[in-house]
Amino acid sequence: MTPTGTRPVIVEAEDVTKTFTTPDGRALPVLEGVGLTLVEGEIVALLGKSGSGKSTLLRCLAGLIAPSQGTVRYRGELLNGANPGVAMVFQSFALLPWLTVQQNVELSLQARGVPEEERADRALKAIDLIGLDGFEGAYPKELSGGMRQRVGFARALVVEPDALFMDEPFSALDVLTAENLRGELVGLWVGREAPVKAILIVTHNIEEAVLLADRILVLSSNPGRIKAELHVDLARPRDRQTAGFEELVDTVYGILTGRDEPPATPSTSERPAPTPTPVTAPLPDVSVGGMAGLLEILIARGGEDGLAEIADELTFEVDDLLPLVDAATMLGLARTIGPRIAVTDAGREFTAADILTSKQLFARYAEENAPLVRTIVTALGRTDDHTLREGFFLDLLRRGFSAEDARSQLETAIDWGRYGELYEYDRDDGRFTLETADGRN
Ligand SMILES: Nc1ncnc2c1ncn2[C@@H]1O[C@H](COP(=O)(O)OP(=O)(O)OP(=O)(O)O)[C@@H](O)[C@H]1O
Repeated sequence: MTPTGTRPVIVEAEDVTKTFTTPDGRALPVLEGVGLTLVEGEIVALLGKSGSGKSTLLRCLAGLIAPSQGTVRYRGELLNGANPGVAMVFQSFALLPWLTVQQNVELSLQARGVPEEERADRALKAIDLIGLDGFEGAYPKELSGGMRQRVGFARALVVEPDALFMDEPFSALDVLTAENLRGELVGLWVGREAPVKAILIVTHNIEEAVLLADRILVLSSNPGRIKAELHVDLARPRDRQTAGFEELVDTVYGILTGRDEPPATPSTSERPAPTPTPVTAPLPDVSVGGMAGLLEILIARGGEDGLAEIADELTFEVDDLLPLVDAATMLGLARTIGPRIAVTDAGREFTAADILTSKQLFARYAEENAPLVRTIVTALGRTDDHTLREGFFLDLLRRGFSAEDARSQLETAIDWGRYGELYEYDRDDGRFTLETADGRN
């Protein structure tokens, strides 16, 4: 994805593919054919669902890991190791607890070979810029989360990098602190006080992307490809309550969930949608109760409403609702129409039913529409005693997920399958057993 105009290019990725090897030697494709250009004067947001490969792409661009295929260039030069023009801010702050604020900030300069006599001066300036004046001698444990992340920013900015890379920098902070810090960052950027020429931020938060970025690149999942590019022309500082802002959030939401046409041509050829499998259509990490709650809220609102409106009223962000919406639509209990969501007839029937009927309905929808649940039911039906160890499913899942994500997929399938009384799961010996109530056994 390339921006329009002729501003100097800082970082350029071409056809980047990254495949990890899992501990048991399997290939895990995470990125495929990603092209991206970061030019001077812009803030770019990389947006995608959890596991879509955003952090992996950022780390490839920062030179922290090498792509399996494709190239990354900094100012035209092929990267061969850490990108010299980039400084990073991490979600976890990544401060050294035994060093003071100033020492933590100076460490970046030391790592870049800045002479000792220059370090203190530059560190103090960066600390001042980021609003930590007076805390130079404090240790990280004495600081709040917001202040620790300010140290994270100071440590990145002190080296005056060409590009500032941020990986979910606000997601470990409480809502208010995060909003303050975002505002201050925008202030520094607009006032040209931040000594950087471009910013790349990884986020799964749509509103954060619209609030900060000039361009939003939306990554698809499994594997991650850039599926859309949006230019954000709203004046800064941006107001979440304006119609323009909400409209853009809605548009991005539609693209992220794959139900709106992207406004830009994807950088790589999109393939026709294959039949969903447990790997290509992962189960959203939500409970049956959560889904039922969303349907009830929708029905109370006349059966259909805008995602942004529902989120607003519940004082959630749209992103918080995404997994619930994904799950309800996967099962056919709701459908999305652009940025709106509507209950389907199946969803109404499920919500109105008594507990026994709702379990039976859920079982049917899950078996028909949730690939992993279907796989488990089918596999259990193929064995003589209708039982299987969890290892069988975990092994299958690990062809497409990390060990942690495979476990989380299985846990969701356990929850859904149990609710629908499709199968039982014995945690003591990790064994699935097909339920007999419906005559399967
Ligand atoms: N070093 C690694 N070895 C094996 N698998 C990895 C490695 N790093 C990441 N992965 C896997 O690659 C996939 C993408 O991970 P990545 O962290 O890039 O996604 P993300 O979009 O940033 O997700 P999130 O928003 O949850 O942080 C995940 O399945 C993750 O488990």
